[in-house]
Amino acid sequence: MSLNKAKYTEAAKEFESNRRQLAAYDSKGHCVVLAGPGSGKTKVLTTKLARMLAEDVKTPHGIACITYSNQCAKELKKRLGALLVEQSARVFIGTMHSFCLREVIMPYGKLAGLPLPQPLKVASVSKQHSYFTEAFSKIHPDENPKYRKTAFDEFRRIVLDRASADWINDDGVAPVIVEYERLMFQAGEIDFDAMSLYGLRLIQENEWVRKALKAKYPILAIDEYQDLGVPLHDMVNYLCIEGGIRLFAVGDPDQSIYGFTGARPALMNELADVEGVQRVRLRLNYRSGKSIINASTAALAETRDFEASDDKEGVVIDHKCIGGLDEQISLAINNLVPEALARREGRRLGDIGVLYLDRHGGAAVAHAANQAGVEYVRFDQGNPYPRTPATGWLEECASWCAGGWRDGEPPLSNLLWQWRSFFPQISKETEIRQLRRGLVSFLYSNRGADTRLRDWIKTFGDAGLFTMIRSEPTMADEVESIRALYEVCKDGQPLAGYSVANFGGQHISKDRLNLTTIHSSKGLEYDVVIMLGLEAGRIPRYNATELQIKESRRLFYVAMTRARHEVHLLWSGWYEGAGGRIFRNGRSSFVDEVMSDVKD
Ligand SMILES: Nc1ncnc2c1ncn2[C@@H]1O[C@H](COP(=O)(O)OP(=O)(O)OP(=O)(O)O)[C@@H](O)[C@H]1O
Repeated sequence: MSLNKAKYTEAAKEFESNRRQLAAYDSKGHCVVLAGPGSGKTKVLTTKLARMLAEDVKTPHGIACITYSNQCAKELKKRLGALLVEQSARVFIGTMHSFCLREVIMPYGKLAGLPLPQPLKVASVSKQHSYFTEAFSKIHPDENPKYRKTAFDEFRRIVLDRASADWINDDGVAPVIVEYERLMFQAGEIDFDAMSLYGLRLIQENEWVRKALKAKYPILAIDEYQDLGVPLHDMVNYLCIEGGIRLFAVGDPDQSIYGFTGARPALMNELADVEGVQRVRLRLNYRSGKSIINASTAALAETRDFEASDDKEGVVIDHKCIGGLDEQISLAINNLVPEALARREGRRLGDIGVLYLDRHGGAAVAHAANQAGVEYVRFDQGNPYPRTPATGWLEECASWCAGGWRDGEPPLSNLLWQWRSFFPQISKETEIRQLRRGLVSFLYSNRGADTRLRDWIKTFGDAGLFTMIRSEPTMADEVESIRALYEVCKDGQPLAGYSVANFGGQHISKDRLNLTTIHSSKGLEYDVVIMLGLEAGRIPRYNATELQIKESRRLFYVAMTRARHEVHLLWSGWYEGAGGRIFRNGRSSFVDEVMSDVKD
């Protein structure tokens, strides 16, 4: 038996005590796994992927696995790495955008006559904002574009048929979208949403594209299906339900928290109801204690039949802090964290997550952690540098240089594969060899944990590697993220004192407290979850619609269900709004509901 087969067979042994997990693992055709938090969706997906790659798909064919975000893709790669599945041309793991760009638009767009600029350049986030502002101001000169970007994005992601009445009758956003795309394409660029839309269009309109994709990837796997929205759902219909590519999808409609990006929780149930699709529902929660499962379901305000897989009880406690958010943060950092560490032997900072509503909350928590000398890793947009595939990959390179090279963690082959995947337009063997040589030489010559991060990144540039990234038109956003990283390493900036080891530690965070917005905590798990800022008016938001309240419930639910043993809910009954105005609406009604369940 190969080493890799031994690994996934070993991992699958745990499914023997759960017939539903086993059914998904043994499935032969389309399979959709709908399941609650901690039920082993990711475990089933990764183990099944390893098995399908070894048993069902022969080289050179492979499997494409699409997930919601770069962070989710990174987690999947990590878990597949543990099953000895190396990254290679046979495995695509990435977001919907990168699948559409790299696997559909770039190889087939020109052949299919798609009216896109060549070579294709990806518009950076700042460019996208400036095209939007210019387009909006042209169509609606008397309105402020600032508050309309969300509606613009949502409409563009949901109304895909531009011949439909919804599109034709809309004179608010639709003309702005047309103008925005004109400006962007005129500059020779494409953005993330256009990647999905054009990828879908190519698949929809060309049978030969569907056939070519099926030949390369006879299996399509999807993680976090509930968050992926209408374009992906349509794509799955064309490729799998109609086109015959085998589907393996996992997700949880109760964890759908990206309605503002066009996600629709009902789509997943719709998919599972399609004839010929095997629907598997997992009921056991392997993560959380009983009271956490029950209390989190109370926040959802729906009946669910999830059960704990063992006897652990778990605790849910609320803490009133009359002094506002600052007092909550102080209680969390100076009391709850050290007490949680002391309560269980072997517990480390990385086992605790502090969750807040937005990046402003994150900035305040990070400040308090700095003052208390607590090391942390931040997962939200407020991180000092953008978390993109390139900066994540640099963290892994740093981890390798700081000592990982000794025991192959992370494996050099994965670093090389990721590096190679940054250059989809390079296909000549000599150029690929040059790419690999450049990286290997940089990594080997820069082994050492104590080098200053700033110097290490400078050497990366001096070795010509940054120039290579800059020369790749699809990497414009990544170029910005690496520049931003370099900026924050300068004197007086947040990472000025960082060494290669510190930076590499962002990739493995066992001894750092996890700071994250609730949104970014998706898919993660901690022993202890500390939730801050749970005030009425903030969660759910003041004046929220019925749909928004439902999504806020799911957000609260996602946060609570990250915990294995303890959930701490912190509130003050008041909060400071924009412009320093104080709102005294009491604590979030979700805390009331949860705590009344705990007391019952
Ligand atoms: N059959 C099993 N036996 C023992 N442990 C299991 C089993 N299945 C899953 N687990 C463990 O349960 C935990 C949760 O699994 P996993 O992260 O795959 O769940 P999930 O459904 O993806 O969670 P979420 O949707 O909340 O992110 C993991 O620690 C995993 O190893």
